[in-house]
Amino acid sequence: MKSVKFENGDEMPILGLGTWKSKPGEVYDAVLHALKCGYRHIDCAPIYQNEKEVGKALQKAFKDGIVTREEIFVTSKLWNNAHKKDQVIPALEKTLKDLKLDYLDLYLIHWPVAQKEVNVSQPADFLSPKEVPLLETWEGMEEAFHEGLTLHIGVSNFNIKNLTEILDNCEVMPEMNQVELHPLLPQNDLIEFCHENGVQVTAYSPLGSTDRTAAMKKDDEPNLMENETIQSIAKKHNISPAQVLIAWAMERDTVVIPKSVNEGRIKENFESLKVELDQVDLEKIAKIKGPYRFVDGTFWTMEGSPYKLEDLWD
Ligand SMILES: NC(=O)C1=CN([C@@H]2O[C@H](COP(=O)(O)OP(=O)(O)OC[C@H]3O[C@@H](n4cnc5c(N)ncnc54)[C@H](OP(=O)(O)O)[C@@H]3O)[C@@H](O)[C@H]2O)C=CC1
Ligand SMILES: O=C1CO[C@H](CO)[C@@H](O)[C@@H]1O
Repeated sequence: MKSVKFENGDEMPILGLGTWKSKPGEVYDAVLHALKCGYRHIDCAPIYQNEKEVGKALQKAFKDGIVTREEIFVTSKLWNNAHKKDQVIPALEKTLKDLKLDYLDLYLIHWPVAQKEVNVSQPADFLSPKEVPLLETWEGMEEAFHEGLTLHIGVSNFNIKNLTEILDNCEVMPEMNQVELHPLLPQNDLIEFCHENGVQVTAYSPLGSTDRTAAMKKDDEPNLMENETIQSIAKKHNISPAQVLIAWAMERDTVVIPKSVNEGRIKENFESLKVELDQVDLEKIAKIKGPYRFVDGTFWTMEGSPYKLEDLWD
């Protein structure tokens, strides 16, 4: 499979399976089916509350000889409630226990936002950047890397300023920034900055994250897969709109992690690897009017929060 390369020559498969919103009862089959289809990369996080089921599916795949541990690439993420330096390794160990793995391929700081160690998915109980600086969390990530618990470390939802803070002061470089990317939010400057600094980029919500709960959506949210330009390019190549969006992400040398729990769509998305968009397609996509951010981060910036929206995004 096409891949992106890290500084040490390790490769990361350019296409992976997303698992946010994949229910525990569905994600087991989704992961197994994806691995049988040829996927070799799974994107996870403890906040998705399904890592135990992902772990069971991985065990089954190893047992049945579908893949070996070395053949797959598994990413997970440090949640906001474990940003203190001494909380990072225990959080990673819990994820490894749930995924039933000895090591991760990639571990990311999920958000540049710290919360107290309470039962979170609530946007509350924040710790300010003064109380827990990003660099403190990064030092915990470096420790996890040195202990061999993860082969690579990186960040997610980081803007250029946050990344610079780490890049200028770190001992081990962040090798990945996972951010929202699609034609309505191409983030060209951020990608250029990352690539110039040896940081690979992963595109999340590449299909427009249509299955988010109503509470997470604005009333006038656009539907990316129904976009006229995307639909016309799909028609021209006799492929689906989702395949256009996934191929577009890979064309830009960004890793892409579409989520699906549907067998047919998991296969369809995998087949995007064969799609070749031409220059005319790319120019048309570049003209799609944005920006629109689906996962907009407003939940971290409500009244009383030390985090402000203008500090979160470039
Ligand atoms: N780091 C971060 O902060 C974030 C990371 N992520 C990661 O990125 C992944 C992908 O993003 P996500 O927000 O889930 O959304 P996506 O943009 O991947 O969209 C998922 C939706 O698209 C549907 N879908 C999938 N394939 C097709 C297809 N071929 N045709 C039509 N519909 C399709 C899915 O339905 P169905 O399952 O029924 O097929 C689901 O409703 C996440 O799952 C997660 O792993 C996402 C958000 C934030
Ligand atoms: O990856 C993600 C999906 O789930 C979280 C919410 O529960 C988001 O905050 C995050 O960006």
